[in-house]
Amino acid sequence: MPPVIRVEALTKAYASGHVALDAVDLDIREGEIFALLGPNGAGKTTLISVICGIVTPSGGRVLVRGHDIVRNYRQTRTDIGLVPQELHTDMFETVINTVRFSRGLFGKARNDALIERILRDLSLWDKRKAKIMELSGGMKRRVMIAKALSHEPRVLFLDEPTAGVDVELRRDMWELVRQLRETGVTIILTTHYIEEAEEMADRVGVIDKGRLILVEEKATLMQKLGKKTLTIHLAQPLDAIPRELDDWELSLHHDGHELEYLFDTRAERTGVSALLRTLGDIGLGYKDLNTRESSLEDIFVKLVHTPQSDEVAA
Ligand SMILES: Nc1ncnc2c1ncn2[C@@H]1O[C@H](COP(=O)(O)OP(=O)(O)OP(=O)(O)O)[C@@H](O)[C@H]1O
Repeated sequence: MPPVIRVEALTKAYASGHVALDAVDLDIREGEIFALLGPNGAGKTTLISVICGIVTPSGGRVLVRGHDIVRNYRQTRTDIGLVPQELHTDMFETVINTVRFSRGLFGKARNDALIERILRDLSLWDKRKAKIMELSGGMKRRVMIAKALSHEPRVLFLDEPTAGVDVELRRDMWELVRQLRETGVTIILTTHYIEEAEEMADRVGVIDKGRLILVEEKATLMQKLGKKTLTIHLAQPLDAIPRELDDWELSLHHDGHELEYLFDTRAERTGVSALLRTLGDIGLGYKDLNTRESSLEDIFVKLVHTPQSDEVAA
């Protein structure tokens, strides 16, 4: 199946000269949930904005269902629903009119049955006559999704859907996104919450300083880069890691009470037994040991903190 979105050598340099996207290549598969992860300023919003036709690219091209976003702007924009970070709408308008109006903007005929279904799916039907200003933050976010879905897009972009929302609302949002995918909509979300990608995505892309540094199936990513962390609960706290332990990748936590060792489970020698032996040799006692799998968070932190090869050269 051809990709629903194809991004080729996409570059964006803002007028300031800042290169926000640097030769990005990416294919989005029909029906997937793709999470684009990256720290602040990495280029996530810029990438979405280019695909949605809000920001003009400096180089490269983007195809949405085979159509070029610059040459076939109307067609490609119709295929896309965008849920931006903030709601830009008339606060005095009712929920139902806001959503109806959004559909109209795309030149689509009024369809009350569809709007009712969207509002019901998003638990907004009871609020349909409320003014936007009367809604809670969580409801406003759902109105943004309803607006984005009103013209029946094939691909939905969610720009940081759960930034600043509480845990419960975040879970509701995740559930909602899963339900949307069931309806056949392809979903691309940006986030800096690793947990969000870990929870929902089929594939994960990591962007840093305008470059897509990794795209991988979530499961493969976690397995491939799978490391384990050994936590050693020390009998006595340490001020610093003794030099005798320089050979291991260690870090101190909890006021020096815990020593953590990050090791590769696939390595021929994990170094665990040698480490424990050395601890004994230098007289460092411990009360307990435990290991845990690395989370996507550990992997991510490691990735974005690993200098790219050309930076090393520079
Ligand atoms: N209109 C603009 N003019 C100049 N520079 C811009 C413009 N918009 C964004 N940038 C810069 O481009 C870079 C990427 O910004 P972008 O908003 O795409 O990042 P992001 O990954 O979405 O960040 P965040 O997670 O904070 O939303 C940043 O350094 C930003 O300052």
